[in-house]
Parts: sequence; structure tokens; C-alpha cells
Amino acid sequence: MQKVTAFAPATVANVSCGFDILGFAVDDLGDKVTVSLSGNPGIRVTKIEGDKGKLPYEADKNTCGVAIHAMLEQMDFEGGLEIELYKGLPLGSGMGSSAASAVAALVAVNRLLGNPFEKKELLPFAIEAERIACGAGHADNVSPALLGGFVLIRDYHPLDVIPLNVPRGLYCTLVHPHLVLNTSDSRSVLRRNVSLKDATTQSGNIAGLVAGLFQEDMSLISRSLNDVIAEPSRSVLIPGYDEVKEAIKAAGALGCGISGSGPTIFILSPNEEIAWEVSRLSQQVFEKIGLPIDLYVSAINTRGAYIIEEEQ
Ligand SMILES: Nc1ncnc2c1ncn2[C@@H]1O[C@H](COP(=O)(O)OP(=O)(O)OP(=O)(O)O)[C@@H](O)[C@H]1O
Ligand SMILES: N[C@@H](CCO)C(=O)O
Repeated sequence: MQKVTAFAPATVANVSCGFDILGFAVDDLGDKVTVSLSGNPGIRVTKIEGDKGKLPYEADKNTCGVAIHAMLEQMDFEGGLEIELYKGLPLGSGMGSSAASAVAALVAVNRLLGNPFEKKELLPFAIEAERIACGAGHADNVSPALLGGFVLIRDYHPLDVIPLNVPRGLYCTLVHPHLVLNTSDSRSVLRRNVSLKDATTQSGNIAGLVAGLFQEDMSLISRSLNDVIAEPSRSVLIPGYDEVKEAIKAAGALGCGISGSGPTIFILSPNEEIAWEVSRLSQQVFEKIGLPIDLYVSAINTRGAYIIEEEQ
């Protein structure tokens, strides 16, 4: 094998009440990475498209290179690798773009080198890349980007990642306001201490959301989409957030939250029809505000990252 191209999807991290421990993947949106064997030793990023020139080519700063370096440290590989990154996700959007780059790179290299690791074993290398890009080694973007579906990170030390059930019919609407909110900045506004009352409320909602996913109980999912830890500090950074939250209730959506560290808003709906209706309502909210947005409607992606092309 000489060259492999892989795709990794956009993801919604936190999923309201699950700060740093819950995430899910969406369809179609994501990053592509091509990795080739090279006669020159070392890891080189040779092409980046779709980033408007904003991302680093230094392999120790680009999440593709950081992830691959972390992987190669665990194996005996003396050769060279060349990386081409094709960004399909806006930067600092809340859709896990740093994670998608890292995961697509890892899946491609793993295949290129003969699958030395199981898919789940790639996660620690992707988390290392998130640490560089976001200032924190959170796994709630890279886990669903790699595995697909909904994922719970039960623990980080040691890493314990649990795939969850995806209820039939569940749809997601993503509302991406045209503003940048880098994860590291969005993490800096969070409270460092949580009251016992808030911890109890958050735990109940996390348990309720997980139970609702497995029982496919849309009402329980809806009641559980409540975040008392990150949202109060972060929603003030997103114009229109409160208006969207209010507007979707009458349409029958299950609820909404900040996608990852924002500014993208995710809205969960029990079917595709309501997902499109809340997309329309969100458009109206932001037209009134005068802030351009991108809108996406997607089923939950249960596939995760995958190989697109291989060349001998
Ligand atoms: N391939 C990459 N290499 C290095 N940095 C990247 C790469 N892709 C994105 N980034 C940067 O990583 C930082 C974290 O942003 P990212 O784009 O993941 O946040 P996001 O899209 O808001 O996602 P989330 O909030 O869900 O983590 C941003 O500064 C972004 O420019
Ligand atoms: N859990 C992370 C997700 C970032 O995408 C945060 O909220 O900072």
C-alpha cells in the first residue's frame, strides 16, 4: 500500500449535559486526509485545502501530524509519511474540526501500515492531537468521529469509551453562526467549581439522556437536554442562542444545546420533518439578528470514520 485516503465526520460534543463525556457524529460533513509513504524519513504536511490558509503545516502543530506522531511512537516505523488535509469543516465552529483532521489521519495511516491497531486503540493518539489544538485532551469529539453514533466517555484515566444506542428517527439540525469561537477560549470562561446542587442536576440529566437513548424514549431525552454547567457561561457568547432555544419548543423539537465549545447550536428532533422545521425557524431568528448562518440537517452518523480510497 502506497497511499490511503480516509474521511472523518463532524461531531457534536458535550450534547448539552455531558460536558467532555458525551458526543455524537453527523452525516456528510467532515475532513478528508490522504497519507502516502515517502522515501524521506519523518512526517510532512504537504497540502492543506479548505482552511483559507489558517492551519499550520508544521507536523507538530497540525492535528494530523500530532496524532500520527503519537501513533508512530508506539510502533517500529522508520519510514516517512506525507499528509494531505482537505478541510470540510469550518474552523472554531463547534463541529469538531480539529478532531476530524486527527481521526481521518489516524484511520488512513493505520490502513497504510497494515492495521497495526484496532479502531478504538487509535483514540489516545487523537486525544493527544486535541490537547495541542484545544489546550485540553477531551475525547468527546474524537470518539464519535472515529466510532460513529453516540459515545460516552465514562472515564479518561484509564480511557473507558462506551458506544450508546442511536434511537430510530432521531435527527440533528446544526445552526452555525458565522463567527469563530476557539475551543481554548470557550473553555477559559467556564466555572472551575460546581455546586452540589448543580452536580446533582447534571448527573441526573446525563443518566436520563443515556437511559433515553437506550429506551428510545424521546420525552426522556427531551427532559434530559439541560446543561447547568457549561451553557450558562458559554451561551452569552452566542448571539441568538436563547431565541433559538425558545423558538424550537413549539415545533416539537426535543431540545438544543451548544455544539462542543460553540458557536454552533445543535437541535435534536424526533423526526426529519421537525428537524427541517426548526432549521427554518432558526433561519428566521438569525435573519432578525442580521448574523449569517449555515444550516445542516442530518441523521445521526452511525458509521464514523472510514477509508475512501487506497492505492497500491
Ligand atoms: N488540522 C488542524 N490542525 C491544527 N489545528 C486545527 C486543525 N483543525 C482545526 N484546528 C484548530 O483547532 C482549534 C480548535 O478548533 P476546532 O475547529 O476543533 O473547534 P471546533 O470546530 O469549534 O470544534 P469543537 O468546539 O467541537 O472542538 C481551532 O483553533 C482550529 O483552528
Ligand atoms: N467538551 C469540549 C468539546 C469541545 O469541542 C468543550 O466543551 O470544551
